Amino acid sequence: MSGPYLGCIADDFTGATDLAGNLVRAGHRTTLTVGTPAAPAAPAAQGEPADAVVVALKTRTVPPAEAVAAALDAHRGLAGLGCTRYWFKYCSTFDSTPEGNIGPVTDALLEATGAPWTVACPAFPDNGRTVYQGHLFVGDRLLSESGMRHHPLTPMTDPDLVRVLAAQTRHRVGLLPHHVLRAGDAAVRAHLDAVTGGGARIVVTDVLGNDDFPPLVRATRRLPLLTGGSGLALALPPPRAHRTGSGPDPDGAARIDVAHGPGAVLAGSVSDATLDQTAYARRVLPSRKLPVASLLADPEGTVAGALEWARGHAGPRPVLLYSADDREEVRAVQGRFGAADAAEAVERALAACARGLLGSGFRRLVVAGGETSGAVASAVGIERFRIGPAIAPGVPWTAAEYGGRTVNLALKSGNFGGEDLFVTAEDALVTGGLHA
Ligand SMILES: Nc1ncnc2c1ncn2[C@@H]1O[C@H](COP(=O)(O)OP(=O)(O)O)[C@@H](O)[C@H]1O
Ligand SMILES: O=C(O)[C@@H](O)C(=O)COP(=O)(O)O
Repeated sequence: MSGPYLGCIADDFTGATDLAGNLVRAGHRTTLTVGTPAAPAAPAAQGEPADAVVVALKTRTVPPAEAVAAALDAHRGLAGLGCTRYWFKYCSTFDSTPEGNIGPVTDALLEATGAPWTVACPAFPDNGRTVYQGHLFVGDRLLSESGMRHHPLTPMTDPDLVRVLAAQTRHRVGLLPHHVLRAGDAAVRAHLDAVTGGGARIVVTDVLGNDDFPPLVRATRRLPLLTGGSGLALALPPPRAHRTGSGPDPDGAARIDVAHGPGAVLAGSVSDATLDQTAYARRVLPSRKLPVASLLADPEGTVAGALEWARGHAGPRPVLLYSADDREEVRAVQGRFGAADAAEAVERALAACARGLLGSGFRRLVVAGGETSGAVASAVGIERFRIGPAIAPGVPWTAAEYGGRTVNLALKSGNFGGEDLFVTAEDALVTGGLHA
């Protein structure tokens, strides 16, 4: 059995499912593991050997030294599985603190992989993330004017990625501007040679649409390390396409078992999209709020009450547990209790809710938020996910084993998905999964 060729290191769990989902869409047989994988190579869907392994870490907001150590550990594990190419996956909105961790982890992986240079390509046009002249846009707004400026842990207030990254890395940062990217492979090559010859080891890449990815894939095909969001994966051909000349097989790669039983939505993200989705779902689904003040005063009691309520409302529609109604409330809570303590209380509570729900027969969970998803997945102890059909761009359903049974989880990035996502998520599973 041949091993995987592509080893991916994702700095959060929603990002890991996002990347794995796009790799699957491009025809890669992909396995998602939590933390550093152990040999032998994990099988992907249908027991086939994986082309790609995605390792989910929870390192986006930890101190840089910790993020670097975890990424290097994952790299060693992936190298042990036989990977020959690597991908550091971070957020399409470049979520990071002024200290990092995108720069320090990229620096460390450049050394570990021996890559002469790499790209920084956060763009994900299917979700409205584009880069022009090195400036990141979310839809029609600059990053710094989008909801990301209010993020509770990684507020993004500078849209100039060359400047943001230069402050985090010890290497020079260059730019591949859009007019060069579209000027043909020779022009791209000449520009990259000039920029990297001048000392840049990380090149921020403009991307306005999915058509911009193929020239980028061609220009980077010899690099052992890529970094960025999941968009570029859509244009990355699977190794079998080289070996056999066959095209992508996204349907085959995306079939997972569907679990039957009640479902729940756990919303710990307070990003704009999630707040809209929560407001919409509250009008349709049974819902219950976990107020931060109660979680800090009586965490066990608040969680126990929510679980009892959820069991009492289990039915054909998922139940919704959520942590905030609107941004004003989050601001007030952070002012009163501190952002870090409030965040930790919510993460712990939703993780405990997930454990309690799965332990009492719930079989499908939609979890909103990257940090939240990391807390949930770690708490329930699931170590391996199979990737299934997508609910929305970047949000695949997954299947995993819990207590000897299949459960389905969708880890939704805070800002992904339409307003009705919590209400309609199960449709994608029912129509796109395998029914036992
Ligand atoms: N009401 C609230 N007040 C303060 N922080 C909150 C509240 N609700 C959730 N949080 C925290 O906000 C953070 C959101 O981050 P995350 O889960 O990564 O979402 P996103 O994917 O939108 O970035 C989490 O740490 C979560 O615990
Ligand atoms: O690239 C993206 O936008 C996502 O894959 C991602 O990383 C999401 O992070 P959260 O918004 O914190 O869920």
